[in-house]
Amino acid sequence: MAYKQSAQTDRTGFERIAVVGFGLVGASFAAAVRSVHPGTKMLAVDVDARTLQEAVQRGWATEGALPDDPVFERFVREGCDLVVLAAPVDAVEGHLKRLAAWDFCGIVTDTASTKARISEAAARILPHPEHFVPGHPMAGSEKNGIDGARPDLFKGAHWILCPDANTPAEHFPRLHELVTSLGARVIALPREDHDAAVAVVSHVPHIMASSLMHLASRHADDQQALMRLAAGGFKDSTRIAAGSPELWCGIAFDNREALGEGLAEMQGIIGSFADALASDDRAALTALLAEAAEARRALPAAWVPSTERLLEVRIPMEDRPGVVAEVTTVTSSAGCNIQSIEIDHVTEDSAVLSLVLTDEGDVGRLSAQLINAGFSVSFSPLTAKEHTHVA
Ligand SMILES: NC(=O)c1ccc[n+]([C@@H]2O[C@H](COP(=O)([O-])OP(=O)(O)OC[C@H]3O[C@@H](n4cnc5c(N)ncnc54)[C@H](O)[C@@H]3O)[C@@H](O)[C@H]2O)c1
Ligand SMILES: O=C(O)C(=O)CC1(C(=O)O)C=CC(O)C=C1
Repeated sequence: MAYKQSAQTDRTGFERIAVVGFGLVGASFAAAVRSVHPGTKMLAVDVDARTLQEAVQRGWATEGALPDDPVFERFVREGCDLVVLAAPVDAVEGHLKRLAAWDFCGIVTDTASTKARISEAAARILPHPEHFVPGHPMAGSEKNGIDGARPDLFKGAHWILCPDANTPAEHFPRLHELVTSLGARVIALPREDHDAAVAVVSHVPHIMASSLMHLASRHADDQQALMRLAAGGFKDSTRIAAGSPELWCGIAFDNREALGEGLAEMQGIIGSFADALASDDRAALTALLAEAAEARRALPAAWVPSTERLLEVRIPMEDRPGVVAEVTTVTSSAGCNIQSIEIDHVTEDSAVLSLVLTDEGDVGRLSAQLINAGFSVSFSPLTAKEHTHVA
């Protein structure tokens, strides 16, 4: 049974972490880990020597290594328990090959903005592909490199994790604990659903921001003062257009299908606005604007539960693989937020998956879906005080 291999691990996290690609995301992650868990040995791996120097000087890494430096191989072979691949999407495959050559048996995760190609590459290359749990923090900035990094980048952000049926049961709880300790909230998503979802909320918006800059830049050629007229609305809508063109080109091509579909849909939506204007249809234009305004106003500035009430969900783990992935993805799809997750080992052969949920989402739907999927579930209210794991 998958969950039997879970020797009682140190739930405070990982002792030796290698972060490969020490730029905005990798360095921010390392900085956050070192600030919350200062004892963590952190190896920074990057192609840029200045970045490595800076990483150690700032105390965000305990050591730095270029990818070909034997220090990297030694660190991985000598008890590294987590490798985080945070390089640009096109650079990740080479590092998977390195890890495979070194027969790395610890957990591997990543931060890439797309998941299909990287998951396929990990399945093809790694000798233990089940130890790869794809990840994607939904936070970032238009800045690049270690100079844009900050330890609080992930506070309040969502962090996608994509376990699947082969993921060993303890991997998700361990990564969940680490990521939530940095102030992020985990969303479990099937890796095959990831790229289409983020195309809509991240990749299409990036191209739209870029397109807005093109529109304004074209007109600014004739009207010198135009950019000085750009106020909050324009700036809010275009900040991300300043991001690295190389990074975004890699992301766009990696997700070309879903991005292409999203852009085609966007053209249709813009067309509806243009049609309403052309046909002098004020009611249609108002309706389009009203629908968007209602949806935007419902988007919270920060996702916080409305009360401090917590709900404990206990699910006996049957001898069936993939229970953790199945339960956590159903929970996230019902809009519920898992504050903590543990596997309680009742006997040598039996365990109970225990989730603590915050007061969010559709618990009725969650309960029905879990019962339909054949789980026997018990729910019990909990106060924050009773829940000792709350940070
Ligand atoms: N920028 C964002 O807002 C954002 C947000 C979430 C996830 N991501 C994803 O995280 C990853 C990193 O993005 P970023 O914004 O930190 O980029 P970045 O450009 O800030 O950092 C990338 C770092 O990787 C290094 N690098 C390049 N090639 C390398 C190689 N072969 N081996 C090791 N290091 C290498 C670079 O020197 C740089 O320090 C990407 O996959 C990106 O899609 C980005
Ligand atoms: O710049 C920001 O504020 C971001 O959140 C960056 C952002 C996004 O816009 O969706 C960019 C790429 C990702 O993979 C995740 C987050």
